[in-house]
Amino acid sequence: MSRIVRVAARGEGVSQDGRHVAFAAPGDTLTDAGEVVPGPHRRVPPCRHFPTCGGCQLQHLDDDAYRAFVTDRITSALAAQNLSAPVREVALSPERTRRRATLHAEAKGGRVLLGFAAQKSHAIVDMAECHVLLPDIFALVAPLRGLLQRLGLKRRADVQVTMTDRGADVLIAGVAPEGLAAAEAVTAFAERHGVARLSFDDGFGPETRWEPQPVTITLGGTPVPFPPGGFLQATAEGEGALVAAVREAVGTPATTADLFAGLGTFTLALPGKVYAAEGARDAVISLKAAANTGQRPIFTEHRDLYRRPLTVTELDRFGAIVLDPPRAGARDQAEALANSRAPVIAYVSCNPSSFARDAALLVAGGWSLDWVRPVGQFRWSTHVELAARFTRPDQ
Ligand SMILES: C[S@@+](CC[C@H](N)C(=O)[O-])C[C@H]1O[C@@H](n2cnc3c(N)ncnc32)[C@H](O)[C@@H]1O
Repeated sequence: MSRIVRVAARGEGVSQDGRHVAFAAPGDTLTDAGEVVPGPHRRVPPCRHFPTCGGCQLQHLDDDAYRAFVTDRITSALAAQNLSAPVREVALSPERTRRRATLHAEAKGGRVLLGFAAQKSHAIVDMAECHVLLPDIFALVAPLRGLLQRLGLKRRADVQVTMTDRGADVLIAGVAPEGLAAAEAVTAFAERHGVARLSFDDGFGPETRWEPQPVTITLGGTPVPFPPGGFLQATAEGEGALVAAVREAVGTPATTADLFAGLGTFTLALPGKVYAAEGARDAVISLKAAANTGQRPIFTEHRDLYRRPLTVTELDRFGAIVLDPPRAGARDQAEALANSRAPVIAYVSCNPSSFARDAALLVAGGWSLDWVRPVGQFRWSTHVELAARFTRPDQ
């Protein structure tokens, strides 16, 4: 007999004697024959698609065990780099609050299947319910199936849905409406379901077929033109927790650099002057337009921060640095930051491992990791996010 003591990065339970068991929760008991006896942190998964659907890996955990998993992902990634830090309470997004998702579609046996991909597979789980998506996004699933059917879907398509100020922004890649009947089907679908924008990408970039009013997303109180399929933090609650952590971390500097700025989630929420660097041209154009309209002191730069990270001299001009890189992290930028004299860094990450690797570079350069705020905006998945503050004890 051995107790399940933690959940590993990929979601299996790990017993005291080191065995990995799928769908075991901390507190379960693993018998010598390999059977799992449920313990106090096991709960009945709410969704009929669990565990087939790849959208969730951990619906069998209660919230306490899920929060512990999120925290443990961060502390163990730090420990692997010989680092530790005070880890705050997890900001866990509620059920049914995910405001962006990419679903997959394919035609099979005369029907269109639409949903998330299955765990570790390309097969599509035809979504009949979902406990993570916003109800208004889920409500579009059946009508989208009908639309794809009418468009004569042949190959696999991806459907990206994002909730904006004006309603759902839908971007369909892999099929294009051809002919009058298809065009009419598109308009009828969009009108009937109150879609804010409907675009198609058949390999040559998004082409918008329906957008009665310009689509925006409000960030830091400023409406930002939202490019089709643009990046947004996964839930409004997650965005709120990350923004609050970043604001607390940086305080009130006169000038801040926001690196990997996207549409300006942090740029537009920061006080003082902000320099925003971002690699996606459409995001930079949107942020610049929003800053102009809102008369905000924001300077944008379209810059590839992997090829051309800010130099130490550039970094030293700012009173604070915010960075929020993609999953790969920002090794080269962290190397320059390690040698910079900027007073504070707020590092937002969607990958505890690359964060810990970059944190080790900063700590080796004399920075101290003051705290980490875990953010679970992909509820029940193994995807963990965080915001952290670094300061220089010698300053
Ligand atoms: C995790 S998102 C964060 C966006 C923004 N901070 C937010 O919270 O909405 C990462 C951003 O990095 C940008 N990015 C990816 N590779 C980049 C690169 N090489 N140089 C600059 N920006 C890049 C992406 O376009 C994306 O906007």
